[in-house]
Amino acid sequence: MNLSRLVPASGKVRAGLIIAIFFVLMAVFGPMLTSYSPQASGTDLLQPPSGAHWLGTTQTGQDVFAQFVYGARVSLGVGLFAGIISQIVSVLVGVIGGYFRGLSDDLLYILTAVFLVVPGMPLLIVLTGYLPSRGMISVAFVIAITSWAGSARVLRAQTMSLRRREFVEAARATGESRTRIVFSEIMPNALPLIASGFLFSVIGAVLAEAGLSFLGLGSLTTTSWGSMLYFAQSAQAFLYGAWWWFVPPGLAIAVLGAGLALINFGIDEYSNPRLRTGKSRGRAVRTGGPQAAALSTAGAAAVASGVDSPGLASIPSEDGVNEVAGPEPSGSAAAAAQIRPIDVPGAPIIEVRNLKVDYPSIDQVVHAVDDVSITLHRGELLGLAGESGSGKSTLTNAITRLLRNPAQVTGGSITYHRAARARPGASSGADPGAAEAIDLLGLSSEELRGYRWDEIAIVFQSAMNALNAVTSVGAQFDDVLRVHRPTMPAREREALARTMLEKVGIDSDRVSAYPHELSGGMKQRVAIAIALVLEPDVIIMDEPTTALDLLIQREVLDQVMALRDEYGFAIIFTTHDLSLLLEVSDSIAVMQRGRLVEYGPALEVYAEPRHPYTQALLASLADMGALV
Ligand SMILES: Nc1ncnc2c1ncn2[C@@H]1O[C@H](COP(=O)(O)OP(=O)(O)OP(=O)(O)O)[C@@H](O)[C@H]1O
Repeated sequence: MNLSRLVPASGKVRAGLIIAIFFVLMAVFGPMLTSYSPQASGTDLLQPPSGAHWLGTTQTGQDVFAQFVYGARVSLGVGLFAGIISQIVSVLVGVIGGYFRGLSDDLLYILTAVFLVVPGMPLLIVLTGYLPSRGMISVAFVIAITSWAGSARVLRAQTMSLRRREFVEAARATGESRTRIVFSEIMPNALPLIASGFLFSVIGAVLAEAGLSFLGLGSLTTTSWGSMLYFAQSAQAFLYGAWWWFVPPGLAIAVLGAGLALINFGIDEYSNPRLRTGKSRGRAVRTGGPQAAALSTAGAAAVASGVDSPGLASIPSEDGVNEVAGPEPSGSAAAAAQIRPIDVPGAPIIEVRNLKVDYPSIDQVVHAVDDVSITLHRGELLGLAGESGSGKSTLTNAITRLLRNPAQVTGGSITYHRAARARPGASSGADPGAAEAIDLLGLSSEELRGYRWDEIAIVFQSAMNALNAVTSVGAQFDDVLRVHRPTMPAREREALARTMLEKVGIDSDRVSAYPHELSGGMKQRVAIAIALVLEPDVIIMDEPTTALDLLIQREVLDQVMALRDEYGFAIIFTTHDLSLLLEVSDSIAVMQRGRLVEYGPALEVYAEPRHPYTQALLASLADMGALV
């Protein structure tokens, strides 16, 4: 077994574990390092740290180091005991209530609400006041029963969400008992929440014990970090400058709390693999410094029609970690890229030059887009084809600057040629045909806001998920219009929404409908209408019809083509379906493992595919009878 795999990758988690282990070792072995009893008084009164008393002495001559290490046992013991009890109660109440529902859930929910409403510390003080004996176990118990409610509420919500998931339905269908479903299906999925709730309970309990002891409500015959603070405060240690008395316990509580909070990052990483990106984590924007900037300028200057700009060297990855781009292409993919000039009437609107986008993780780098150059012209429909994982979405996300962490643009440029007419405030004397070249990768977030949707709109892969389920269609048009046309009156916004709905073949009265009241095809049309509402120059369509049946797919596509004729926008259309692309596109770009393997006019690619991968794709389509 490789022990290094057990060491967490994140530095924060490692730091947290070191802190927690240090305090646990101190609590276990610390008392063996001192010959003093924590309660025994001596003759050296209020002495600063020395060889005889490592952390000095108290006003009655007690050894502070002995108190500190014995106190660690008590404080950590109370924290762990209260944390365990509190978490057991949270799990029982949250998971049982959330899974079984019904009367038991109602009663448990009311109980949880009561404990949540009553402020924790006052309740703790009142309950502790009624304790017959203030031993540490009874104090820990009171802390536990006043602190379970928050975590129980979160677990209940998580359980209610999990019980409707397919894997739980499947377990039910296979006849698993309810208890087994709770323990083997629900609980493992809720484990990160339970673990994180436990750590917070421990921190909360250590703090609560310190707070109670500091107020004189804890067990004052037992030494804990809280009781040390209480006695230091009573003896006015601060006024006497006896920092050695109150700093160690105060600092220990703070550092232990920070350590446990850092461990929580590890739990987040475990439950959310997106966070496991190690040192490579960074913003999804261009890296590469001056070299990339130089490329950007060179790329912007090269207004060629879809051919790689000669002389633009690719930028090597800077990470120095193992690099992968999937299995190294053999045979077909190793062949040279087949690039033909595109001959369409419009001027270039988006130029991607030698673009490289990587996804670094702890031990590898995925080259999702590797040295890709394409040009989209005004009014052109550029079809982007390729197998799953070939980098199509990464490429379109780079164009819309919607790359998610840990994506890094490591080279190349994306230039957008913005028409003068599209610029609000452009001088009336401006040449309407002139375009402004914008380095998309260099735009600030503020500049991006104006450019997205106004200039480039997006129709996402699944309109079912892209539309907000709880707001009406009209409100979703409003969301876009309020941001981009803030001065437009409400009545005009509604009229525009109605017009756009009619343009995509939906009755304008459906403006007040909610997404669940629409069919899949209608939802996709609504998404297209929302994308069109600001009359952008480019629409990115990422598999817009994949979820629809063939007949509806065809209707939606016909509608898109008709709208393109009316509005003249350019489209980048992404799909796995090469036969569909051949039918509708002006030009086609075929990607494989992040690289562009064939690019050219659709008819030429169809009639004379040059790259072995495209040839194989077309041959398989012909075999299936998908090509005419
Ligand atoms: N967030 C991410 N973290 C790490 N790797 C990623 C991430 N997103 C995508 N990738 C990797 O980048 C490569 C390209 O993925 P991308 O989603 O761009 O492909 P695609 O062609 O759009 O696939 P599909 O057609 O299935 O949507 C794949 O190898 C994928 O595993």
